[in-house]
Parts: sequence; C-alpha cells; structure tokens
Amino acid sequence: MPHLAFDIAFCAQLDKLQKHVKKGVFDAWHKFETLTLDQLFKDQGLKLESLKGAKDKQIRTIRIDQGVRGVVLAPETGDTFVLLRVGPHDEATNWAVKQKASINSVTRAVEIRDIDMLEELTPAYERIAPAPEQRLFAKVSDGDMAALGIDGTTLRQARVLTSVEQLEVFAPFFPQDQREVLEYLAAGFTVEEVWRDVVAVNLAGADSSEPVDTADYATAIHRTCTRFAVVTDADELRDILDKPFAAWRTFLHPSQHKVAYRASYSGPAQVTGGPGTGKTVVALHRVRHLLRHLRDGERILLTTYTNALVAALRTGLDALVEDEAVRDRVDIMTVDAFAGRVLSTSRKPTWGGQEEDRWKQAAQATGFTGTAQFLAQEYKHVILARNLRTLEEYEACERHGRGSALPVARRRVVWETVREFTERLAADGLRTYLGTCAEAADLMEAEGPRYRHVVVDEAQDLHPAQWRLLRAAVPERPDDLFIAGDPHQRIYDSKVSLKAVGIKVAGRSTKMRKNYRSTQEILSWATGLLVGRPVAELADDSRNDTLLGYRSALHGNRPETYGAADEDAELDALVERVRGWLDGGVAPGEIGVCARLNKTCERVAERLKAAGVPVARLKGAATGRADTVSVGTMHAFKGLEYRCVAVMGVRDEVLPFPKAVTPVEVDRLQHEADLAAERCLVFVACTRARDGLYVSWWGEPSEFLVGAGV
Ligand SMILES: Nc1ncnc2c1ncn2[C@@H]1O[C@H](COP(=O)(O)OP(=O)(O)OP(=O)(O)O)[C@@H](O)[C@H]1O
Repeated sequence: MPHLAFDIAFCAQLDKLQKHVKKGVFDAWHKFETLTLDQLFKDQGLKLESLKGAKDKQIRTIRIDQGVRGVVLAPETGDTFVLLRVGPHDEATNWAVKQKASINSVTRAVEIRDIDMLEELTPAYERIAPAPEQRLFAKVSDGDMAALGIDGTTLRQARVLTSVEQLEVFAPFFPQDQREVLEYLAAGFTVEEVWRDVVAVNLAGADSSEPVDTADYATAIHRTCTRFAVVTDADELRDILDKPFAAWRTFLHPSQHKVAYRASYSGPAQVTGGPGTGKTVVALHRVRHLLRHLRDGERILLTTYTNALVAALRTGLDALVEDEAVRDRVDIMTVDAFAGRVLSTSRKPTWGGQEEDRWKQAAQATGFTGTAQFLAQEYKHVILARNLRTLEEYEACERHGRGSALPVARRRVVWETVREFTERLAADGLRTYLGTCAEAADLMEAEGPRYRHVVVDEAQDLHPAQWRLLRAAVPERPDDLFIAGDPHQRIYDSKVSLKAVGIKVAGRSTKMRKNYRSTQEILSWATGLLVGRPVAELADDSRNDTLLGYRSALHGNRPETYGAADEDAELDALVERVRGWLDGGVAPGEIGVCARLNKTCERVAERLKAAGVPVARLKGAATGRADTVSVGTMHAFKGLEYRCVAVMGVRDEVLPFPKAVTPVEVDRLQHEADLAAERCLVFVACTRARDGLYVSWWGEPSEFLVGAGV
C-alpha cells in the first residue's frame, strides 16, 4: 500500500500554513493511504503530475488546495512518496523543476539538492576563485571528503568556495547532510570529529561497510529517518499538523534522540549548547523516557528558573505525555518554589529594595561601615555559596572569585551583620529566596531525598544553595540528575560550575550545535554580541565554552537595527515595525517586544495599545496569548521564543544598566561578571527570534552592539 512520508523541511513550514492548506495536506495523505498506486496516478483531484523541464522526473507535484501544490518525491521504486514542501502553485512548480534526488553512498539516506541553482552558481564563483590552495577546503583531501559522504557533484562545487560567506550562499541548495558536513569542516572541526558528530549520527546504526544500491529508493526512504517521517496513523498526522510541537516529537534529531533516550546514565548527565539548540526539548524527552521506567511510588522533579519557563515546560510535557496519570508523577516548579514547599513556611519572600533597606538597618545595628551591596553579595557569593556555618569557617575561608579585599579582622563584624539581617528577617516573618533554598537543603539532607530523578532546565543561572537543594532531593544513583543549560545565557550573577557543587558530569556531557529556532542571519548577528568574550563552562569554570560550529539550517532576512533621535521616535518606529509584521501575516501572539527596564515595557505597551495593537504584559507565569503581542523585560523572555522579536531601548545609558553593575571600586571581579551578565541579556533577548529580529535605541547605542556591527 502506498504511503506519503513527510520531509522535515515541510514540518518547518507548518506554523505558516493556513488551516485549509493543512486540511488539503491531510486529504492528500489520506488518498495515499487508501488508494492503489495505479489509482493514485490516475486520481484527478490529486493530479500527481510530472513536470515539464524537470531536472529529475522523480520530483512531481500534487494538488493540495485551490492554487496550492505540494512537491513530492515520487520514487521509481517502492511505494512510499515524500512530501518535500508546500506552496503557491507557481512557486512550488518553479522550485520542483530545479530539484534532484539522489542516494548518498555513505549515509544511505535520500538527498535533495537544487541542482539548477548549484550549476548556475558554480561557474560564476569558479571564475573569481583564487588558486586552489587558498580555497576554503584546501586542507581536506578528496578521500576524506568522500568518506564523509561528499559526493562528486558537491565536491566540485565545494572546491570552488573560498570563504564561509560563500558557503552560506551555496548552503540552502546543497543536500542537507552534505551541507552539514561542509559547515562543520568550515567551522574548524577535524575529519574525525565530523564523522563522529555528523555522519555517524545520520547513519543511525546502519552498517557503513555494507554495499549501497544507490537506485533503491524504497529502502533509502525508510533509512532517511533523520529527515523523513513515515506517518501511517491519522491521529498522529492530525497532531503533527495541529501542534508544531508534535512535529519535532517525530523529528527529534538523532543527536538529540541519543541523549534523551539513552537507556541509562551512570550518574548526572548534562546537555549544553547555544540558544535554540533544543536543550529544553531534549530535557522534556528525557522526562518522558524516565517516566516509562519509573517504579511504583517514585516521582520526578522537573525544575527551572522562572515561572514563565515552568508554564512552558508544563505545556511541553502535556503535548509529549498524553496520559494525565503518568504526567502527574512529575512535579514541575521553579527551584525557589520547590524550596518554599520543602520548608512549608508561612514567611513571605522579600524583594530587592526591601532587602537593601534591611541590610542597611543590620549594618547600623552592628556598626558595619561598608555598603548594603557589599553585604548582600558577601552573603550570597561567599556565605551561602560556600555553605559557611560558623564565624571560624568564615574567617578561615578563601574568598575565591571576590574582587574586594576583606581582612580577616573585619570578618567578625560582617558575620554579625549577616546574623543580624537573617534574625530580623525571621522575626518579621520574612525570608530571602536563597536563604530559603539553603534552609530547605539542610532539611532535605536531614530527611532524605524525595525524588527518583531531577531534571533541570536553564541550569546556568542556579546558585550553589539551589544546587545543594537539588542534589539532596535525589539519591546518588544512575540517572539521578539530568541538566540542560547554556553558559552563554547566564543573566543572573551566579557563576557556579557543576564541579564546584560536587556534580560530576565528565563522560556524560553532550553539546548541541545545531540551532532549530532562529535563522542563520539572526544567529550570526547575535553571536557577534559575544565575540571575543570568554565564557566559563557549565561543568567546570576553569575551562571556557565556545559557540564553535553553532549554526542554523534556516535562512531569512538580516536583523534590522534602528537608532532614533528620541524615545518618542523610537516608539513610533516600533509601532510601524509591529504593524508591518501584522500586515505581513504574522499573528499577534507570534510577536514579542522586550526591553531592559519595566518602565520601557510600560511605555511600549501603552503606545502599541494606543495604536490599536492588542498587547499583553509578560509577567510571572503568564506566557502570552495567541491574540496579543507579548511585551516583557529581557529577563522575562528567558527561555521563550517568538517568530518576530523587537528588542527596544538598547541604548548606552540603559545597557549595561548602571544599577545592575557593581562599581569597580566595590568589587573588580563582580563588576566584570555583572557586565558580562548584562551583555548576555541582550544576546538572550535577540536569540528569542525565529524569523524576524529588530533592535532599536534612542540617542547613543549600547556599547554591546559594537560587536554586531552597529
Ligand atoms: N529536532 C528538531 N527539529 C525541529 N525543531 C526542533 C528540534 N528540536 C528543537 N526544535 C525546536 O527548536 C526550538 C528551540 O528549542 P528549545 O527551546 O528546546 O531550545 P533551547 O536550546 O532550550 O533554547 P534556549 O537555550 O534558547 O532557551 C523550539 O521551537 C523547538 O520546538
């Protein structure tokens, strides 16, 4: 019986397809599932047409809806067809005639390339290319290229290229797997690394020494499991069409699958990678895997940093694990909420300004003459971070990572001030978030663990006291902790390494490099914000992490930047930008506008509302609605994503925000760390965008934008 499989490129279009087009896709699929091959070719509604002037007669089109066609691979052997993409009649036909299918003799997978475009580009670039030894892949031999699956056609084209920029021009037209190999090589990876990280995962367990029949499409289509999904169940297809989340459930990349569904890790495991590399997705799949093996009475804690992310994780898990009773075995909450629950205290958490006043009062009581800021940081980064319990321990400790001198003789008064501060808080029925975590960790260490597994997302911002709590929440056993995070997205000042908190992930750590969220244009621009700034690893802060090889297969417009004369003009331009997106068919819920400060967000929301744009403020657990544009601070945007993002007020007086940066004379190292966190904040904000990024300011632009070429 024939089948219609789906290419991952079609799934990437899903968000943008209208309802009636999705219905057309479903109806077409249904015909493939119910008709014979002969009937399919004769079906007048489907019109499985061959195309005049096609580079490959296996590439045909089918009718999806009025004026809309699907491009399919209709192989000469076998009865599984593949829907490659859907589009308006002329656009789809023009694309279809230029494509050519082939079977890769190394990966054994089917590949599609825009042969027409490649044949047109190659001679033009050849004419301007310098001597062969100065070209991009001069150091990689033909033999190595062939071993990595680069076929003769791609090799000729790749040999012409002289720079990464030129590779980017060719990239959308190359076969997907070969393109990935070339991008890794261009990023400086060795042939062995590319084999291990790219080719071997695409082989997905197939024996590479077996001979390959490069005409056997029936077998190759089923082997192309990294990009083609064969769907035979109507409900499964409805899910994919209705919920894009379900699409990647089917298409989890083998490198993600390997991490998420590994039977067991002998201890804590870690997944890192730049923004949008699917860390959250992998963490959710890990929870799904762990749920399948959970014994009676055992539970899982899925935790993260902010309430908005908790809401996003909950939605994600709902889509992934259908059985409510099974889902109920997972507690999803922030680490702070977990600490509050462990203590079951009625004391209320304090907020920033209140804490500052209380530090001042405590200092007055003990006669300490330093600043409230110094005390707050000493409490957080030394006393709580090191879990110091006595004055003697405090006097003996080395204040690693602190950039301010504190003679031992002065420590007694600091210690007494901290005690004064905590005792007064307790007496007034108050608590700090981190103090709560430390108390909860003590209690948990005494009472024993409550969970069989703990899965942590956005791990880069957790404080040692929070790690101590999570460590105590789960017994030291295989699969105890699964940790997802990205040190490039540290936006709070907790620079802690897992090694320092006794969580060893060596040998159980995986790095993701492929971004599935943003276009390459957005990624390159945003990555420019961090260039040349070393970022410590999550596992071990004596080593630096890099974004080497971090890339996206998606392409689109370059980010737009706009410098206005004053705030009014900046807001006017924003309204125009948002209107442009809405008029271009972007739904309000697919647009996010963020700024460093709450007051800027207020003005943005007011101005958009006045212009008739529906707006919702993103606060706490509210993650936005489909019919409103979301407006929130950069901190609130952490972990979220939108099709189009406007980042407002990126001006010199606000980024870095002076109040968030410790003066260099108070603490030199903290000053550096605060600046880095402010810079990362802009990086995080910009990398929330999938298709469209707009960055604006008034007056002078922020110094952070220099790296992005502003
Ligand atoms: N294999 C895949 N194929 C297609 N899309 C994917 C795949 N994996 C993840 N995605 C999509 O990519 C986007 C980013 O994924 P996710 O939020 O998990 O990334 P992340 O690494 O946690 O990002 P960040 O660190 O920026 O918060 C999501 O829209 C997700 O659905």
